[in-house]
Amino acid sequence: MRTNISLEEALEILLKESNQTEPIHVPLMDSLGSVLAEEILSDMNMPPFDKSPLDGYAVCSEDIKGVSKENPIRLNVIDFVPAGYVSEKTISKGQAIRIMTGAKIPEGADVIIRFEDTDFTDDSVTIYTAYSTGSNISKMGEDMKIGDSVIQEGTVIDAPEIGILATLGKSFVQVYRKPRIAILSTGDELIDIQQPLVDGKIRNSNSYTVAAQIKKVGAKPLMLGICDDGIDTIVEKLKSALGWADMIITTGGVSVGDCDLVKEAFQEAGAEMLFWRVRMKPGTPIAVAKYGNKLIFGLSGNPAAAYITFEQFVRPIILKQMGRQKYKLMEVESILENGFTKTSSQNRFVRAHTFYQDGKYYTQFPEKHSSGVLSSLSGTNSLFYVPSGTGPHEAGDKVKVQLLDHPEVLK
Ligand SMILES: Nc1nc2c(c(=O)[nH]1)N[C@H]1C(S)=C(S)[C@@H](COP(=O)(O)OP(=O)(O)OC[C@H]3O[C@@H](n4cnc5c(N)ncnc54)[C@H](O)[C@@H]3O)O[C@H]1N2
Ligand code: MOO
Repeated sequence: MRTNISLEEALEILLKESNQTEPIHVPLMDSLGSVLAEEILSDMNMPPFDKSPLDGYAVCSEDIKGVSKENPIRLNVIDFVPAGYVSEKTISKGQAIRIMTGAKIPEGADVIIRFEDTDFTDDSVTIYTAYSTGSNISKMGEDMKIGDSVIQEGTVIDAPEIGILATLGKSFVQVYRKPRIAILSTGDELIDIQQPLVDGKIRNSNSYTVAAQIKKVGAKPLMLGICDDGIDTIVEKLKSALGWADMIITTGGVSVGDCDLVKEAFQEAGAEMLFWRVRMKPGTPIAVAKYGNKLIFGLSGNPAAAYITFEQFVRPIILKQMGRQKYKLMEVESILENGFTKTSSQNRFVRAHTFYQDGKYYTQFPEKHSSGVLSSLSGTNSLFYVPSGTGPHEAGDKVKVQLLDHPEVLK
């Protein structure tokens, strides 16, 4: 088993060992956030007919040639066509049809003139300006044409894609399946969150934090609850989860203590160890095994360590499994608002809050940093990576930070 490996090596092993899930058909609204597993070709023109982009009058450009304020023309209004209806009349010389936005252009008309540029009564309209043929007409197929490739395979489905698919009448769409991820928190000290505290025990927060992280990435978490430090219990839980889960995440029991039996349990359940311990703080004792094509992550029990190792290693793997082509965290150059003066012999990820103001990113650190401290992760949205042997970093220094959230909404 490889041990004490670098961050890069760990990620390389994981990316090599992870497979994309299979394509499945899902109802349109369930596809939001998934990766499209098919190319979408338009089988229709959009709009499907020449339509009016304005409320006004459909006229023939020949009739209004040369008209002006001084020399207007009055046309007879022969029909009214709201959106969703089709006029059965054809416009002849001297005629107009009152038309609403979205309605099909009537036969014989080649210009639309908006209400504001006319004077009208119930049965006539006076026009004061000449327009060239085709003015104010949304042409059939101007948005999408039959045969156009409108969404590429590999696109992440967002609101606009949902709208395009709806336009094309696709109530089901083929996407890469969201992985099902089992979460098991190990430790004799753990109790369920509904339980009152008793001496020596703490509530299991990790299952919830990790489940939330999985949900944010877009996969499906399933909490297996808590499990004592007995190897048989852990193995039993792992074996049953391997039957249905695409990935298992455990927390706790991966260090060197007498009760740290998770690595042994992975192997006992039939999995092969890929590595144990990565040269980073927090989260050093991360252990990863594979069972067939399924990965089993053993994250540290320390809440902040579990959170940060998830972001570094689990998140990119889930994204890759879901068909994403971009799965690295975005890095930006940022100015430190307060210093981080600790020098470290280890590579270190420091939790931080980063915001964007007047064209620059700024980063602030909370007071508490220990890997056992969860509370100061609240309000953080970024990680400052401090390679071993570097620092101290003073206020005003320009550094690189990883953004954990959408960069557009930082402050
Ligand atoms: N002699 C050594 N001791 C330790 C070392 C070492 O190198 N030598 N490494 C330390 C480091 S670094 C870490 S990180 C921890 C990791 O230990 P484990 O992954 O085995 O985690 P546990 O000991 O089970 O738990 C650590 C800590 O977190 C609490 N915890 C556990 N599970 C949960 C949960 N589901 N929700 C909330 N909190 C949880 C647990 O009670 C412990 O306080 O090992 C160091 N020791
Ligand atoms: O590697 Mo541990 O998470 O620092 O305490």
